[in-house]
Amino acid sequence: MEAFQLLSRGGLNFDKKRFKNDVRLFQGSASISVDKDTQETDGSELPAELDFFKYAQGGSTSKRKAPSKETAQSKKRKLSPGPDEAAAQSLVAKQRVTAKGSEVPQAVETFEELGERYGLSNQLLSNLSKNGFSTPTGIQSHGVPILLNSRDLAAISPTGTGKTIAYLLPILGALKTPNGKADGSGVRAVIVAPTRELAHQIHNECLKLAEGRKWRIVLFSKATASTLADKSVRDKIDIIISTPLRLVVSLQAGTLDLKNVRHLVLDEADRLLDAEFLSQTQEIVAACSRTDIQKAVFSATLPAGAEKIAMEMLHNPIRVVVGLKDTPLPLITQTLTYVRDDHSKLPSLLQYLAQPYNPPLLVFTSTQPRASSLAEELVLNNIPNVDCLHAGMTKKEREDAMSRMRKGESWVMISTEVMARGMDFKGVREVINYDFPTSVQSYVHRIGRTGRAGREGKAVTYFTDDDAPHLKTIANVLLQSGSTVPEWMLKLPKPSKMKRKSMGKVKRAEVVNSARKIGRNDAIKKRDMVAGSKRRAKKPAAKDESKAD
Ligand SMILES: Nc1ncnc2c1ncn2[C@@H]1O[C@H](COP(=O)(O)OP(=O)(O)OP(=O)(O)O)[C@@H](O)[C@H]1O
Repeated sequence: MEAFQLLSRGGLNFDKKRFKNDVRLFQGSASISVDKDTQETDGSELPAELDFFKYAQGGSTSKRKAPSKETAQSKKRKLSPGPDEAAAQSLVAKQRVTAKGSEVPQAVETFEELGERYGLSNQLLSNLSKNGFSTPTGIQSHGVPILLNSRDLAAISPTGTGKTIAYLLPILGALKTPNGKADGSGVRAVIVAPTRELAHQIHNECLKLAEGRKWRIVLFSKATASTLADKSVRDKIDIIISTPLRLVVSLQAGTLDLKNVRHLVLDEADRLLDAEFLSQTQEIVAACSRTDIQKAVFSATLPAGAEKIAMEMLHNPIRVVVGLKDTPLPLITQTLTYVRDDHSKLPSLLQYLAQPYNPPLLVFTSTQPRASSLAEELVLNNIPNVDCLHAGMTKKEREDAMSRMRKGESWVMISTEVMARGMDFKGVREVINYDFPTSVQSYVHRIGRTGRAGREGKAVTYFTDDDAPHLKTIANVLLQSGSTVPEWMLKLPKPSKMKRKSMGKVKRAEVVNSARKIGRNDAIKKRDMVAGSKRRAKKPAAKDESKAD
């Protein structure tokens, strides 16, 4: 990690001349899969599908030059849909939706219908259109009316299909006026997400949707938690967005109460209801003690066990499933690539990165040390703009890495499960599972970082001999979502229930290049010897000092 930090601090500097082909690639002009007619840029602009700058807090697209004249190309663009329009069409295209429950409210076709039927304010509707949301996606069409009818909801919709707006919109619609003017006092809505990064992203989305109204929307952190310890401040808060632990710490310290909460959303619900988070989630649910509280759970995946817990938590819920449960969108082209063993993965990845690829690229490893080690190896192999993000890094390091990713400064982001869920970087076109995922759910969420908002994506998963027993499970996911799978993979035996639990959990070295370990061990030995002899040399001097005292 040290070498990596040293080389990449503040984003890696690289020689733009030397990597001019890569620069062109990043700017869209050398991309092999993009229609040239729709990709013309003036060099200062990023192509629309890479334009995730606007999602950075405080970021804005307005500073970038607007094309002054209507060119032949831009005229042509109006005739045939460009990549963004095509993506939007594909995002809102009719998907199979099943809604089960009693008295299911009718879905809406347009956002305007929400205004007519539920009195959703013009301000909210105009904020939707300002953010480019002109037509509701499947989960928005069905989920928003359900929530606006004060019903509990279990929503399962594929990655990148707009679940965030599906719960934020009805919450803001139902809250109507900012706290203080409304009845009662205290926090009125809580949104829980499993990672800090995701909570931050939801907060940003919420601020954009709430623009123009003085709702108090708080991203719960150590600092905001201490401000909110003051009840008079807390009483004015409308919405809190938080990770579970942060809420639990404040609840246990008695510096937060959730007795006035009317809307509770669990985003990435199956993660929040798994063994690691369950007790914290239950504590939060129990603290939201209003009898008329509305609860909703959202995820792209909801395995049977988690669904059972969720359904027991909800009151007379409606269950909405968009597409096929636990299945990625067909927009993502998926492949399974054989690499003989763990040591063969690095050369395979380096070879992959030597070909033209679509940055930014997300690479998933199984552990924090492996993520750091892989990032370090790529930097040492002169791969430009490598970044790393995992939960073992400090808050500042994580924030910096996120910011570089959002600004488009990271071309290759190495990460762990921490980035697998919910993170929305529209520009991510390729995902590589360097280490095999630990479950179907992990696979679906990881590859779901691409193919978002109706765009196309590509996912490559490396498998070794050790992963072979689990290959059929993932091959079935590929098949179900329309990717091609070699015949022999489908003929593999089905793993037993016991075996399935061990998916992706093979023992792997902490460093991805064990040759490096040899040199590193020698260096550590040498460093310890030098430190030891320095200590010994210092000892008599220290004694002398104490005598002088
Ligand atoms: N109605 C809409 N029209 C166009 N774009 C939309 C619409 N709703 C949401 N989006 C965009 O789609 C992208 C994905 O949305 P979001 O992050 O909410 O997906 P998600 O379903 O929560 O995915 P995940 O399961 O990975 O968390 C975002 O960039 C969002 O701005």
